[in-house]
Amino acid sequence: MFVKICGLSTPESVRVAVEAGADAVGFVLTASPRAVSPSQVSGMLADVPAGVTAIGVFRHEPVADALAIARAAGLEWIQLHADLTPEDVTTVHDAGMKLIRAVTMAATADAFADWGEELLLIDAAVPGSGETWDYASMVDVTALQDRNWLLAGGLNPDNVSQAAAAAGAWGVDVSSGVEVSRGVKDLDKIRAFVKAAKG
Ligand SMILES: O=C(O)c1ccccc1NCC(=O)[C@H](O)[C@H](O)COP(=O)(O)O
Repeated sequence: MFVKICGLSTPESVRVAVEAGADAVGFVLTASPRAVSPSQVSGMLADVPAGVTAIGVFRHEPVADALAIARAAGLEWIQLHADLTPEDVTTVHDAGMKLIRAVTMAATADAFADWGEELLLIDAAVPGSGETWDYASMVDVTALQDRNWLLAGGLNPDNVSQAAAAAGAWGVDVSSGVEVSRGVKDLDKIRAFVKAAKG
């Protein structure tokens, strides 16, 4: 089970996520209580070893702006929560970056198709909101069969194992479910989440 811990904003939380066994860490570079600056991300990358993927998260920014901000932060991966087209995937790749394309669980069947992104992420209606949804509704989506995709939205240490199994997900992504309060990570919950997801 691939595990991404998102919305990290302190070196200590990055270290704990890495030590716990997270496969990816996410930094929110768009308007959010979890927002960090490109220079803060650059500093935190010192705690991200090779083999752990560091990802810049964006919402409605134009793709070119997201790429420029991510590059300034020293990142090679971006996660875009926006209405994208297959051409946007090409734009990201032409810039030498890798892409997590985020869609909501209510997306059309076409949006679930493989557009050539490195990973698809299927999230609640509002990203980073902590809202749960009907994860099992994904298990019969034909476009997701035999694909590497991430489940997100309302996951926490107590529900992640069952949710991932119900959805048939290859990996999971969490932010709210490992926080004390919005934007403040709970280090023990990060450890518990990774353990439960990988257990
Ligand atoms: O975290 C944010 O505030 C945020 C804002 C804008 C776009 C994306 C954002 N976060 C994305 C994530 O943290 C994860 O991909 C996922 O949505 C986490 O959901 P949850 O565990 O329900 O917080």
